[in-house]
Amino acid sequence: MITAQAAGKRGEETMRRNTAISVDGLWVSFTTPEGIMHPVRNLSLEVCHGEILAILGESGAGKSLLAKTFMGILPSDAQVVKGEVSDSFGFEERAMVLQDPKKFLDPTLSIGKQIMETLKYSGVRRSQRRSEAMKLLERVAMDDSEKRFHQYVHELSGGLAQRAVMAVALAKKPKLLIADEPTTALDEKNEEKLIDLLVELSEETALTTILVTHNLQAARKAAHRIAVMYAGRIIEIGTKEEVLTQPVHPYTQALLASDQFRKNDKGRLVTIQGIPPCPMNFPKGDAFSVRNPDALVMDFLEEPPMMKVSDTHYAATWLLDPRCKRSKIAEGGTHG
Ligand SMILES: Nc1ncnc2c1ncn2[C@@H]1O[C@H](COP(=O)(O)OP(=O)(O)OP(=O)(O)O)[C@@H](O)[C@H]1O
Repeated sequence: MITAQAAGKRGEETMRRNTAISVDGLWVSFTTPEGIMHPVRNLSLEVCHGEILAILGESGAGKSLLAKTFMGILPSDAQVVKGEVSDSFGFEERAMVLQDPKKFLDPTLSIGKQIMETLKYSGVRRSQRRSEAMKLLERVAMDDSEKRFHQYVHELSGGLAQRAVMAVALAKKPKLLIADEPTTALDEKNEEKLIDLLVELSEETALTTILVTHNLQAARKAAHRIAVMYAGRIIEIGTKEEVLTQPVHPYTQALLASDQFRKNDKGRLVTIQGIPPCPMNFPKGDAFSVRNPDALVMDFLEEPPMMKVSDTHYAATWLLDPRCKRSKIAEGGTHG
């Protein structure tokens, strides 16, 4: 079990290492019959080798599109219209675990065969492939791995398929792992095991991991740093401790508060008031302002730039600008 303090130390160490991915002013757009939309907007980010970066945010924030940009697998109707993504990974050094695991498994091959095929391309000798495949199944917490080895995707539950995809992904011996909601179909025990595995891999093999998730517990346990996305932008980024214990952006605060509430009172589903904005029509200014009861006048007028909280902690909120007075917009006032 890793303590928060140890993980924090590890986070700082990790950040001192080399940059693995650099994103500079990235815009991703879709042309739809209704017009052009920009679900990822002017996004800049650096990820270090061996780091686990969790990307948190509600549905539609642009998390998956960002992750797909890292893999070079944007949908055919999406375009990078501005900005740059550079990284130090070859195509074969990347692996991705996507939200719908069953889509990514070959229905004509047993799980074991699929892992062994991947091991072949990773240069593992024929005589070692079976035992390595079994080890991988065990590592991804597949009980009864001998049975799973021979099963086909249609015989697996969502949770087992998710872990099978993870085993195939790890058979690639990747240096970069993009894990998009890898724990959604898992129960609490298996979620914990998978998260432990990500942490172990980051320590043992310096695997760089982008963990896209709605799941705050997963981010809390696994991540070195957390980036919070809202309306296509990163609105706060910092070490796990900074974001979780000293959140600055009102959206991050609301996200954490809603999660806290859910934990304390499991019977009630508490979410942030209002709905996330549509990328076709993001609100002017700070896109969260229309859902923020404490929004400043300035929030409705101009988009806040990323501002420094500490060397490792940044947030895009006018609350950090000394010129901005907290002048709450009058009830019923116009929302820019
Ligand atoms: N192929 C597409 N065509 C048009 N719009 C798309 C397409 N793919 C994604 N979008 C839109 O881009 C926005 C961001 O999508 P994305 O999948 O990145 O969100 P997300 O933060 O990962 O959400 P979720 O957690 O629900 O997966 C959404 O509004 C989505 O509707």
